[in-house]
Amino acid sequence: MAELVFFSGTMDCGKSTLALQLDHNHAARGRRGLIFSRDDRAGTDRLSSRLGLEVLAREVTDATDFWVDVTGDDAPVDYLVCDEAQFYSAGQVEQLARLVDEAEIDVFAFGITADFRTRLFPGSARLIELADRVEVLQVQSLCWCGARATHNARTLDGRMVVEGEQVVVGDVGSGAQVAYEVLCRRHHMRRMTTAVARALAPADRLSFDLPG
Ligand SMILES: Nc1ncnc2c1ncn2[C@@H]1O[C@H](COP(=O)(O)OP(=O)(O)O)[C@@H](O)[C@H]1O
Ligand SMILES: Cc1cn([C@H]2C[C@H](O)[C@@H](COP(=O)(O)O)O2)c(=O)[nH]c1=O
Repeated sequence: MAELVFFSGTMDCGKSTLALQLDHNHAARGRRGLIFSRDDRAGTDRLSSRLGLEVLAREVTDATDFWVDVTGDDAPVDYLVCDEAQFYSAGQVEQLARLVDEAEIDVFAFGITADFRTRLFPGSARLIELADRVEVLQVQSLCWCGARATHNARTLDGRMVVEGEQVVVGDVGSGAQVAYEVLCRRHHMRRMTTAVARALAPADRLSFDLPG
C-alpha cells in the first residue's frame, strides 16, 4: 500500500541528502519517481544538499496542482520526492494525500516543521495532520551548547529576530546579514545565539566549544 511519509527536522539536519538517497535507491530498483521542490537555496528547479549533490527538480508554485501534474504525466509514476514541503499549501498537501490513496503513488515529503517564531508552516501542519508516518531524522543537528538543536532561529547580524515574513530563503552559517542558526529550545527561548553567547561569556568558561 502506498504511503505519505513526512521526514522532518530542523534546518541543516540532512533532509535533502536523505531525499536524494531515497530517490537513488528507488530509481535503482526500476521505480519511476518525480522530484519536486520549492525555493531551494540553489535556485529554481533544483533539489540541493549541503553535501554537494544537486539534481533537477520540478519547481512547485502557488499554481501547482499535484494531482493534475502527476496523473497527467507521460508515463506512470511510482513515487514522488517533495522537498521544502513546508512551503507547500495545505491544499497541495491534500493533493499529495489523494495521489497516495487513489493512485497508489508513494509520497516522500521533506521539510522543517516550524518557522523562526516556532510556528508551524502551513504545509508542515497539514503533513503532520495527514501523513501515514512522520519520521524525525536520526542525524542530530546541534545547538552551540552541544544539546540537540530543535528550533530554527533567524538572525540579523548574529542576533535572533522574532519579527518578519514567514518565508525568507537563506542558509545556516552563511555569514549573510540575514541568516539562520539552529538552537536547542532553551537557547531559542532566551534568544541566545552563538554570537550572543560569545559576547556574554569568555570562551574558556563555556563547557562546549563555540564555532569559530
Ligand atoms: N563538509 C561536510 N562533511 C560532512 N557532512 C556535511 C558537510 N557539510 C554538511 N554536512 C552534513 O550535511 C547535513 C546537511 O544536509 P542537507 O541535506 O543540506 O540538510 P537539510 O536539507 O536538512 O537542510 C549536515 O547536518 C551535515 O550532517
Ligand atoms: C526557519 C525558517 C526557514 N526558512 C527557509 C530558509 C531555507 O531557505 C529553508 C529551509 O531549508 P533547509 O534545506 O531545511 O535548510 O526555509 C524560512 O523561509 N523561514 C523560516 O522561518
